[in-house]
Amino acid sequence: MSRSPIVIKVGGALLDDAAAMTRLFLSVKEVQKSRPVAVVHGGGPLVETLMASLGLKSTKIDGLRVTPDEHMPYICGALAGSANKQLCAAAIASGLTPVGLSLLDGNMVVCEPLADKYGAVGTPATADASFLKSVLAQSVLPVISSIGSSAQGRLLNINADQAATVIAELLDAELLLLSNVDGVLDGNKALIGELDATRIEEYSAAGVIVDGMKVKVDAALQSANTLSRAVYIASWTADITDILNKNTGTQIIPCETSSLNGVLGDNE
Ligand SMILES: Nc1ncnc2c1ncn2[C@@H]1O[C@H](COP(=O)(O)OP(=O)(O)O)[C@@H](O)[C@H]1O
Ligand SMILES: CC(=O)N[C@@H](CCC(=O)OP(=O)(O)O)C(=O)O
Repeated sequence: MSRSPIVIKVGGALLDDAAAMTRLFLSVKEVQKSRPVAVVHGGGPLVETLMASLGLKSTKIDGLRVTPDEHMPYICGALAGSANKQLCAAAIASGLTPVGLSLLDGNMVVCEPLADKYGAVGTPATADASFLKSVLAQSVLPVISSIGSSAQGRLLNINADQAATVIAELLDAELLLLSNVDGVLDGNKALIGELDATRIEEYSAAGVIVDGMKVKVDAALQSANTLSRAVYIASWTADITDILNKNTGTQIIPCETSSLNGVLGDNE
C-alpha cells in the first residue's frame, strides 16, 4: 500500500451520529498504522441550527453560505469551536490523539474573499506545508475546520469540501470526501462508480448533481486534476480500505487520466 497521506473530509451531519463517528475514527486508527491521516470537517447543519436559534437568516448561493461579516463570530464558534472539539473528543474516545486546527493555523492555507455577494466567504489556496507535515510526523491526528483568514486578517468561511481539497494538495495526499450519501447518485438514485469532467458537466446540466454535491464534485475534479489522481466521494459508513480499493463510492477521474486512457485505447 502507498505511504502517501490520506485526507478524509467529513460532512457536518456526521456530528449527529455518534455511532458513525466512533466507527469512522476506529477505521482511521487502523489506517493510521500504515499511513498518515488528516481529517477536515464541515458543520453545515450545526451552523443552520445555531443561526435559527439566534433568529438570524442564512441563505446559500450555489451551495455556498452567504456570510455577512457580523455572522462570522457565530460561524467561527460553530465550526472551529463546537464541531471541531466534538470531533476531537470522539477521536479521543476511539484511542486517537487529535490536534484541533483550522485552515488559518501554521500558515497552511491562505484565503481570498470570493465576491461581495457572498460576504465573508473565501477561496482557499495552499501556502506552506511544513507546519502540517511536522504535526503529522508526531503521529497525532490533525482535525481541521474550514475557518480561514485572508492575508490581511479577515476571517473567512470556507466550504469544507474546498478546504479539504487544498489540504490534500498541500500534502500531495489521497482525498476522500465522505458524506451522508453512498456517493454521487444518478437520476434513478443509483450510485455512479466513476465520473470524469464530461459526465460531470452532463449530469450538472441535467440537474442531477446540484447544491452541496455540485460544490463537492467541482472541488473534487479540480483537486483530481491538480493531484493527477482520482478523488473519492463516498459514505462515512463505508470502510476506508473498501473506498480506496474502489469497491464502493464514486471516483472522480482527473482529466489527464481520461485523456491518457483515450490515447492508450486508440493505440490498442
Ligand atoms: N447527484 C447527487 N448525488 C448525491 N447527492 C446529491 C446529488 N445532488 C445533490 N445531492 C445532495 O447533496 C448532499 C451532499 O452534499 P452536502 O449536504 O454538502 O454534504 P456534506 O455536508 O457531507 O458536504 C446529499 O445529501 C444530497 O442531498
Ligand atoms: C461557505 C460555506 O458554505 N461554508 C460552509 C462551511 C461548513 C461546511 O461546508 O459544512 P458541510 O461540509 O457540512 O456542508 C457553511 O457555512 O455551511
